[in-house]
Amino acid sequence: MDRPVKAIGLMSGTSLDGVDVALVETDGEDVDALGPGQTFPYEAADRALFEQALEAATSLTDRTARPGVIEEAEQRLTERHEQALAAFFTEFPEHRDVSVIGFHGQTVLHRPERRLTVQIGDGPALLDAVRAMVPSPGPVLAYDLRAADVAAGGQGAPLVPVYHRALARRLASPGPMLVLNLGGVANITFIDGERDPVAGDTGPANALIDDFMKARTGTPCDRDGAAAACGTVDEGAIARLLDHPFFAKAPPKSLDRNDFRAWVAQRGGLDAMSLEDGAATLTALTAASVAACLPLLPARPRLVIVAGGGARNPTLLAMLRARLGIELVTADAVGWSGDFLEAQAFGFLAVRAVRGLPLTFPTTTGAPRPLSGGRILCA
Ligand SMILES: Nc1ncnc2c1ncn2[C@@H]1O[C@H](COP(=O)(O)OP(=O)(O)OP(=O)(O)O)[C@@H](O)[C@H]1O
Ligand SMILES: CC(=O)N[C@H]1[C@@H]2OC[C@@H](O2)[C@@H](O)[C@@H]1O[C@H](C)C(=O)O
Repeated sequence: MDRPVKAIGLMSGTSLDGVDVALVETDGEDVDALGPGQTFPYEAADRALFEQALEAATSLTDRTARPGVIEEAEQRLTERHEQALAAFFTEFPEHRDVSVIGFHGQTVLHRPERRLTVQIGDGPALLDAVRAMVPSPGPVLAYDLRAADVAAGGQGAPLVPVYHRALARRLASPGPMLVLNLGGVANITFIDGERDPVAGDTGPANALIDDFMKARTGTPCDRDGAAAACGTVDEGAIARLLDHPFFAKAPPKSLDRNDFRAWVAQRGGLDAMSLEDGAATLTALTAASVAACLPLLPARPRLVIVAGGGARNPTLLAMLRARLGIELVTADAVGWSGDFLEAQAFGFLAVRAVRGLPLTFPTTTGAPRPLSGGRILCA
């Protein structure tokens, strides 16, 4: 087996909140050590530009095209990643000897049914900038990690499950368990020993809540679930919203950030609800859509480990506990990092990509066979 190397993962997720940078030491199979992580939040103007790029991307048919605002967004995003890495290396100069960098970029469109997934982020420009920050020869950079899977007919997401399985190996009793990531979109990984993990997106996590809060109050999220905690869930709305074919489909399955926007506008009845009831109902929708996935899994998990920004929302965690009826703990409680798990995963996935190991499996993305991927740039 190849020796472990230092890898840095860079993640900009669907919630558009910032760049996460995290370090792992790994051979691409096991995780030897978890290093530091840092978040570099986007400014409001960056976020507005990325939101415009998401809107503009809905009409893309070519994943390499960068018309108008999308090109501007790609340059800004790459610049923000360069700044994030520079700040990370200033804080942790001992990690300038990193061997591999995994650059996720920002998903602006995800339509796997049309074999189309678009992540903006200029790999060559980022690597050029990195070379000026580190001693020669500098790291290998892997990016565009979803493309090969989608081209082969897979969902192209989620990619993190193989990392979840590597982390699960470090736990005392891995048993059938579920890792639940609550970012903009929610995704799960069902792990049962060394079998290929079973995975998929389950529905919205925070994106709809964030959009609702922004429209009603101008704030970016329902901080600590405070509004939802004071509201009453409209169970009729939950039933109407769950009556969508996506929720009945067994994993693997994946979503675009904005897939349920129109559905909720049509069926949610949120306009007639108070701020608190609307927030409570959307928070319950996230919990209920995770619960709807349980009967579609190979077995009932004994433990749920929750990561992502939603793990900081106690109202959402309480609703999940009530609707799942399974012991639920946060990633931090088991010694993982809820905030940096995805960034670490992209460092781990980049090492796998460089070593030609599979990133995706028939059970995680519906790929026809285990597939590696990513574009690899050498220093
Ligand atoms: N204290 C908090 N209270 C409530 N919600 C929170 C809190 N902290 C973070 N969040 C939510 O978590 C979101 C960010 O989560 P995260 O960083 O995991 O998302 P992401 O990685 O961008 O998304 P994805 O995993 O879908 O790509 C925020 O948009 C916000 O809605
Ligand atoms: C297309 C895309 O970027 N999907 C993201 C998104 O955010 C969460 C969920 O939807 C997940 O499927 C995926 O990200 C994680 C990191 C993944 O691929 O595992």
